[in-house]
Amino acid sequence: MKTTIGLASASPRRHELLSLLQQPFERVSIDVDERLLPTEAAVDYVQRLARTKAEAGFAAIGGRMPVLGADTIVVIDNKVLGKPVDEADFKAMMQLLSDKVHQVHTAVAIAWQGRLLEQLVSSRVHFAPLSEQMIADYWHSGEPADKAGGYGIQGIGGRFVRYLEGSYSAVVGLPLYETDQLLQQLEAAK
Ligand SMILES: Cc1cn([C@H]2C[C@H](O)[C@@H](COP(=O)(O)OP(=O)(O)OP(=O)(O)O)O2)c(=O)[nH]c1=O
Repeated sequence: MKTTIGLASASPRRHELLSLLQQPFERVSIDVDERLLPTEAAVDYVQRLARTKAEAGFAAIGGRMPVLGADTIVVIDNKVLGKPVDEADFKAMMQLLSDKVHQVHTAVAIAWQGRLLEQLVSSRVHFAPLSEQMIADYWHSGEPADKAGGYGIQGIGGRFVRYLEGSYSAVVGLPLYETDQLLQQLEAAK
């Protein structure tokens, strides 16, 4: 029988993706500071957040079971795009992404008894040219608000993606192959 793990995530996408791995899990509530540190590189930032979420979750449940945390960021021209705070912020993001290639980094970490199992998955997403009308319509769909970079490849935002180099599930929020590998390492280590 597989070990039940904690999932330190409020993201419905991460819940669905972890379910696809047929992994028994329980949701763990955490509250972490997600701010980028001055001079911190994007890949260091996303990995630190995944690790911090996993460790905070492990502490929150008193170390009863391993806890998985993940984080996704969108990066273009060395700028990290988080979730849009308002429509103006969203429009600025879409103008940056329009007709360009950006990176999506997703980090996964599992904390268990002082140990950490970690993986970073980086993908490149080629965006179509976006008109002002397309951007305005997309904002009013309600989809962009809780998504890093302001779009969801798995939803309406999928129509903006011309080409993906990398992992689709990682862009959505949890890389299935790499997470499965981490869970197998965890089972072997227990
Ligand atoms: C780029 C992209 C992001 N996203 C989502 C994945 C993440 O849920 C979100 C990035 O924000 P995160 O801060 O990684 O995660 P979250 O706040 O939603 O959830 P939690 O910290 O509780 O685990 O953006 C998509 O759903 N589709 C996409 O194509």
